[in-house]
Amino acid sequence: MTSLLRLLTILFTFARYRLDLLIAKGNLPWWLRLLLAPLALIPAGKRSRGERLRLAFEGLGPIFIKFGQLLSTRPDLMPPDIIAELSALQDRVPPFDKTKFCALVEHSLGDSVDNLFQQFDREPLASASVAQVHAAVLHDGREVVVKAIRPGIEKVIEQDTRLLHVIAQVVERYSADGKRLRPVEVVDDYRTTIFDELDLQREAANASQLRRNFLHSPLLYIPEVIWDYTRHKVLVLERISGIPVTNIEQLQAQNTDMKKLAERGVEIFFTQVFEHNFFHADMHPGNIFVSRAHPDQPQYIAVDMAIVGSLNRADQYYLARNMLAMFRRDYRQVAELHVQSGWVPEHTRIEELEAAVRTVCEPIFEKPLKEISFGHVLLSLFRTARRFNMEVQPQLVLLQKTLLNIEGLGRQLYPDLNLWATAHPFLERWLKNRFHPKTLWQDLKRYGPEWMEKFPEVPHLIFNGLQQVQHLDGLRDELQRSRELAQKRERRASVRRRLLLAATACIAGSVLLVWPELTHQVVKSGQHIPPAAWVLGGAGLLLLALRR
Ligand SMILES: Nc1ncnc2c1ncn2[C@@H]1O[C@H](COP(=O)(O)OP(=O)(O)OP(=O)(O)O)[C@@H](O)[C@H]1O
Repeated sequence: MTSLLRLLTILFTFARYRLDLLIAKGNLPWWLRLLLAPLALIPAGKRSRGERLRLAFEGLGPIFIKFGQLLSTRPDLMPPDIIAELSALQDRVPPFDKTKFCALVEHSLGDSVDNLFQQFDREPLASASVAQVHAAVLHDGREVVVKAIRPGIEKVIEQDTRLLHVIAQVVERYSADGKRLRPVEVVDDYRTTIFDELDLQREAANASQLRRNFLHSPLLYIPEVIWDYTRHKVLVLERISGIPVTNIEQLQAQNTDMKKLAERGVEIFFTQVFEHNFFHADMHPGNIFVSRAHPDQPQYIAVDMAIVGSLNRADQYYLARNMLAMFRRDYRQVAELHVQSGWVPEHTRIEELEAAVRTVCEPIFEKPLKEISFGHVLLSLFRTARRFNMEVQPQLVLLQKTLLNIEGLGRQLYPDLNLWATAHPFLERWLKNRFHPKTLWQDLKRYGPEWMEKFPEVPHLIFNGLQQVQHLDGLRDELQRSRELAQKRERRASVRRRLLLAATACIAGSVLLVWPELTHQVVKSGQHIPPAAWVLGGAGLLLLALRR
């Protein structure tokens, strides 16, 4: 019943904001066109399509708002006017009842909030789509925030994402852009992400790892997790007090070095991706603050570590080399790297991929470096490679989206940001260090025990390997024999075809020579048959006999 009501609400919102105008009606079946026809009576007004979509998402509540936010980070799928509108979506969600919040915390932690904390603020500090945050003070005097998942949110997410899935299926089937936009994939991706966000213990573990990676770093600060107070639905974190990164006025008022701030964002990103291999993948401005200390050496503070990403070693390596090759405009190498890394199938024609990459990249690299969007370069590359059957892995898409966020943020802080100037030396250094004896020694130390563990198996593996090789040799011989046999058969069949052709020609010739005699009825005695006809006929019969 609630699902039906929800569906009706969605349909009503769809009609109210004339979202039907976003779909090309030519592709719709007649019955759907008939159903949508009465909507023409509702005036669309002067609002743009992006604004109407944004208002619809806002009207449908937090899950749709978050979905809209996700779409706003997919310039590979959405047109720029819609992206601009959806980027303005803010999850200004009314807080949930404070007694419910306390009950949830008490149920999870097994004691009353008054016993658990020296001080507990019953008014929420922030209220977002999935969780709510309250301030508190621990008994040892440390200031903390208590984050708890909205009660009953799983059911709402389940219901809304199921309906979103159905809508996505309709769009995929009937919209002209349906195949390109891959809405079902986007919705399923979103569903996984949002369910991951519901596990605060997972977020706490990510926060702990990131904090360890940046401990004592002047670039980024991650608040400490208070593990004794953390469960699946409740997370207690050290309270931070920075300036929201979106508050440019306040940052400027304290004379923050904006250029350095923007560059440090890029440095953090590359350090996370290449050195730590663990990156915060939800770097939207609402989750980023700037420390009030040392505005000349500004330090970021990040919260909300629910979504993180990491690449495998091979992808890290090929990504770094691809970026360097692209910026050198060495498209041949870009194409070769795509094949070597296995991102595109082995049989891909290098020249064709090279030409396709050149076609999309040349216009981008004609611009001055500070105007080039790194995220868009990667996006164009993945889009091109997709035409060559590249299966873009989710981790690479996550990385590209994070890069777009970092870039957008950086350019907001410092419009002249030249991302390549920070990224280039970083990548060169990283690649050089990768084969440095020190790194190899570290690898040896790290993987050495595993290799030693596997060492006793080596003779066995070699023996098995040799057996496989022998087996393969046998297979190869067999394959060769059957190939030769097939060739022999083909040759024989070809000879037989030719013999048949020649026999037919001989017999036909013989019949032609005999034909006038036949018409004069003198053949019976056989006296007037020309000798050539005998020869040809005989030869034809001989050839037919040889064919057998
Ligand atoms: N450690 C902290 N100290 C101070 N404020 C915090 C802290 N953690 C979170 N907040 C505040 O609470 C807000 C919401 O927190 P958070 O982003 O973790 O929640 P969320 O539900 O995952 O939100 P969303 O997913 O919509 O970004 C933050 O934007 C910030 O203002």
